[in-house]
Amino acid sequence: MFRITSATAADLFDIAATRRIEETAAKALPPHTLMQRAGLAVARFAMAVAPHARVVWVACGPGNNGGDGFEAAAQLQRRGFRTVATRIGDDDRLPADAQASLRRAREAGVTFAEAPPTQYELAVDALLGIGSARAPSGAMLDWLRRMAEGTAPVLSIDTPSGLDADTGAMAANYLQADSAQARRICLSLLTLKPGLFSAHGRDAAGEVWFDDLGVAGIVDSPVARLPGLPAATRRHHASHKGSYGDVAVIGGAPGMAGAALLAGSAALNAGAGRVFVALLDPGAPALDQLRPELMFRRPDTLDLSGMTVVSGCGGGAAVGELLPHILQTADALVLDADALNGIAADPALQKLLKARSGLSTVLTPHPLEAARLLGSNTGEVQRNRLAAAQDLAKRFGAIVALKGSGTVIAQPDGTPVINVTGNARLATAGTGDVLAGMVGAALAARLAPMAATCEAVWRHGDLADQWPEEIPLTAGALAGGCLPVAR
Ligand SMILES: NC(=O)C1=CN([C@@H]2O[C@H](COP(=O)(O)OP(=O)(O)OC[C@H]3O[C@@H](n4cnc5c(N)ncnc54)[C@H](O)[C@@H]3O)[C@@H](O)[C@H]2O)[C@@H](O)CC1
Ligand SMILES: Nc1ncnc2c1ncn2[C@@H]1O[C@H](COP(=O)(O)OP(=O)(O)O)[C@@H](O)[C@H]1O
Ligand SMILES: [K+]
Repeated sequence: MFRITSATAADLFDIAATRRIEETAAKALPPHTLMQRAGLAVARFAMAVAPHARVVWVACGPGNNGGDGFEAAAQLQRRGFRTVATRIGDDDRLPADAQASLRRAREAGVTFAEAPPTQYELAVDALLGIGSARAPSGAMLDWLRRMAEGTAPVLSIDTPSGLDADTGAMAANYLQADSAQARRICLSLLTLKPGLFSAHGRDAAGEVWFDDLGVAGIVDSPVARLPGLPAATRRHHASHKGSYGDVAVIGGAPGMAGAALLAGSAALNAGAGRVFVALLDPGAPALDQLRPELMFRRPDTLDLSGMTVVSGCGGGAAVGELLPHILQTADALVLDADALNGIAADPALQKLLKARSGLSTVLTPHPLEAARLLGSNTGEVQRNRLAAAQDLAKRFGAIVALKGSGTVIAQPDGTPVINVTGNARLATAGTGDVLAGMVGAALAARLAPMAATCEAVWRHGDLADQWPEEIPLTAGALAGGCLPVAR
């Protein structure tokens, strides 16, 4: 059993693969073994989370997730914790494994009650796991609300109930009810599921821990992976600014020059050898007094071959006119914001983007920009972020970083990555421009586009995670805090 952190590299498996793994594992073991292991793992974990609990409330559902709950309740009761179980569903409709565990819970002396205890020091959510099929309602919804509003920690077995383990989408009625008071911990069993790390998953799961129930050796195809720490790269003594590449930021239409400056500043701090800024506002000054290292050029005078171009930050409609030239000449390319909006609105630009296939191209849409590119809407993108990012990557032959909680980095072929650094302090204007600049610097340093994007997204989120509580996180300060890819 171990905790998932930003340093964890791990494969993520969807519900279908998890069921295959469970079936293979169960065949090789005596009946009910997996559920007994699951219950024991949960009970041990519960004791570590709340060692002084006088009452543990275990809410059990109608399937095998409920079975894990009965088993955990039996183990806790045997170890001297007063355990109160509430349950949904009829005895005779319980799966066989769960029926056996229910018997063991009764034999162990677990209290079965109609309503949750008024006082408890730990709640165990064993209502729904990977079999969640519809939005929780009735008593189940009521209990989930009580857990969320309570002061005791909530330990979810396998997945938080109501969360789609494949996508991280949460049942809408529960979302509205969730006042997010309680500390949350999730012990994922057998496999780690992608939904725990993206969309509503991070809020619903809280701290994620993993126990493989002793069946780590079964091979199946992951749907995504957690990247772990980026590799540490050293700067060679015998290197020079040319070794770290040129970045050209093209954007900053009238009134939006700041976006391009943020991207330029981030690229510089993230280690690019030289950074050029081409502002689309003809009246913009040709020097940034605070960052005299930035070199200002007119957009039409830049030779983009051999350069990494970051385009779109504060680009407005003006960037659209330059896009044919940029798409055809940039050596490596990061397309953000208005560059993406321009491409979404123009099939000819889409064709040019696809024609870059094979060159380094990274798209960094937020969900609305992704929806425009896909011709869908934000709700649809957020309901399945993995699928949306992969669809975009395949459609345009590019690396795609679909931003938001649990940024998904997808490639045309190969397993996507879900990034687990970052937090809602990044929800402030301009942080996306900073990311675009950081990706630009990583590409300019000649990292492969997938690795460059994963690394930049990881570092961008990590900066926010390490940000001191008492200092406001603004995009400008974030850009100033970037560290070079190679040091
Ligand atoms: N069978 C085993 O030996 C093992 C089972 N495991 C556990 O089993 C879980 C999967 O079990 P199941 O496939 O039975 O699925 P669940 O226990 O997640 O739920 C399935 C049941 O819930 C009902 N249901 C779905 N949505 C509902 C809703 N909104 N309101 C009310 N009822 C609803 C379904 O009709 C079905 O009866 C895993 O998440 C894990 O916790 C694992 O511990 C591994 C071992
Ligand atoms: N709640 C959140 N949790 C984690 N990361 C977030 C959250 N909100 C925003 N971010 C990150 O902040 C950045 C915002 O980018 P974007 O939406 O393009 O903003 P802007 O256009 O203002 O720069 C992205 O990297 C995104 O992943
Ligand atoms: K659960």
